[in-house]
Amino acid sequence: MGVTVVENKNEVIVALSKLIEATATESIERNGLFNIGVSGGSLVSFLATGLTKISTDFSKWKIFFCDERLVPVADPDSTFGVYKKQLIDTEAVSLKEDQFVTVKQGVSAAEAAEEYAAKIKKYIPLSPLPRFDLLLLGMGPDGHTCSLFPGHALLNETAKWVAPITDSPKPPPSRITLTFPVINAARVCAFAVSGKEKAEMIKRIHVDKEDLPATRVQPTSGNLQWIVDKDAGALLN
Ligand SMILES: O=C(O)[C@H](O)[C@@H](O)[C@H](O)[C@H](O)COP(=O)(O)O
Repeated sequence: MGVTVVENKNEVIVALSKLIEATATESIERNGLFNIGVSGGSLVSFLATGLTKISTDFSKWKIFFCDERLVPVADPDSTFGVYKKQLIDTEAVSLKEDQFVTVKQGVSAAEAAEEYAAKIKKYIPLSPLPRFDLLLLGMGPDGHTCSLFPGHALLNETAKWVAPITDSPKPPPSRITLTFPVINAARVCAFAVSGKEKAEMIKRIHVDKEDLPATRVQPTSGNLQWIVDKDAGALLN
């Protein structure tokens, strides 16, 4: 597993953007499309800056959510809502709303999860699990990734590709999330982490190798990249 430590948050964005550009180019050459999964949190602002600097055919991108909060799109907690504000139809990034595969709202978490799994089945090549070209993941200060939280039963979900969660310790409580079998089937999984408040958790994952949700991201035949800045990587050596 590669951990790349760069100088600061801007350099995290630069390194992440290069990885996205290279993966998109390779995927479009191979398959004519680029299937990418995105997370919420600090990643959105990294992408809002970083995607303006890459060279790619955005019309070939299909964008999925690694996890989503079950709130109306207009709610400030909606991850799609934040992407919509920051990335769709902006002057610098020509992504269109219909390139985002969104999560059905106004239904139970179980129904939303099932419906999203069906959408994934429709678009993503199966081998036999859906194989995303790239998943962009966040790591919370408690070591969670997607909406997979420490000690939660969903960490051991093996049957569902997309699971409902109604007791998320990070609000809002109702969400859906990709599960580990699908995450680890991806061609590339990447974490981009910045800030000293993440340093302790980066150490627990990479030095102590504690069994935390983010530690369990181990692509079975894909590539794993951690891009961290010096603040987040301060306790690595
Ligand atoms: O819905 C969410 O809460 C996010 O999608 C979540 O999975 C995020 O990636 C992590 O919480 C890290 O967030 P930060 O990068 O803001 O710490």
